[in-house]
Amino acid sequence: MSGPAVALTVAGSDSGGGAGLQADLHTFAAFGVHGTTAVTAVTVQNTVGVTGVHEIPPQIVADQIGAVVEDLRPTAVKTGMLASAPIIEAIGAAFRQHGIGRGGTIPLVLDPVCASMHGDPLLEPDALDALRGLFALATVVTPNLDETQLLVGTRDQRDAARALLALGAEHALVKGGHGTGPRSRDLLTDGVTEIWLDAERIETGNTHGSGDTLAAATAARLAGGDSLPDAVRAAKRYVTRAVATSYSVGAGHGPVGHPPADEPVRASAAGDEVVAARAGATP
Ligand SMILES: Nc1ncnc2c1ncn2[C@@H]1O[C@H](COP(=O)(O)OP(=O)(O)O)[C@@H](O)[C@H]1O
Ligand SMILES: Cc1ncc(COP(=O)(O)OP(=O)(O)O)c(N)n1
Repeated sequence: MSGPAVALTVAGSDSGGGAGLQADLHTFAAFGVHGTTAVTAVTVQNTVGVTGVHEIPPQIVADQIGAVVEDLRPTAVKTGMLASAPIIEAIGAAFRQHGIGRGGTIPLVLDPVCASMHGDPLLEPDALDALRGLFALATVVTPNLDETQLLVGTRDQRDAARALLALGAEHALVKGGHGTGPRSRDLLTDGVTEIWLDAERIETGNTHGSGDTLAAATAARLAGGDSLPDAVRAAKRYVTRAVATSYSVGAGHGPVGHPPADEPVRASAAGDEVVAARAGATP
């Protein structure tokens, strides 16, 4: 089989086009990866904030995942806004059924989105336990410090990573990027090895979609067969360029840019070969 690698994002729609599945699709395209979607919620959103959320029925979310996996055979999956506990439970069941995440053959990048950069909620408050329950499937979980505070009760990057791994994630990528220091330092660890991903902090208010872009770029590289640390390193280089090419649009926080990736995914790394190699089978 030839053609581009395929990745799936399970995420909400941002009508303003800066974050959510729109940012994920821009990112997949920048890496030369064919992007597919399972929509969890439609948000009424612009650069100023979120004024409405319409959730998709849980079974329809699960059916989108099944339809994509059975036909297009993604070789990596990313999650973003998951909205509610019933939706998360339906997604967990679909992931187990289709071999997505730990114990399966398709790696899972889990971005535990809880709120927008303006503080508007993107996850129902009673869904935190369900979200924590999904971590046991994650190849990597990618919270920012507001999310670690909510999910594991600390803003310390090392302590948070330890707690996330204890919940079952294979790797934790704890982002430190929202602070005010001169560097943007994220911690990637599997509990044995620590990798600090360090980049200059770019002075801009236009960082809408940065978290989605980092997670989607990781999924794009995984879809092409990268190891998890290599995928995260490439994604960090990409998101730094994305922030550097951010722009103003609308009255509020503008989006990051999505320039063509310096390290695109090779077309020949698609589908069957990647799955077979991960499963230890002869393609
Ligand atoms: N101003 C910035 N300059 C450089 N990198 C940034 C900047 N803001 C965020 N990042 C990086 O973007 C990625 C996403 O981080 P963050 O914005 O904290 O995620 P989220 O959108 O989930 O809150 C991280 O790697 C972070 O270090
Ligand atoms: C629909 C939707 N999904 C996710 C987000 C959050 O995007 P993210 O890149 O994690 O963070 P901010 O850009 O909000 O800092 C969203 N706003 N909408």
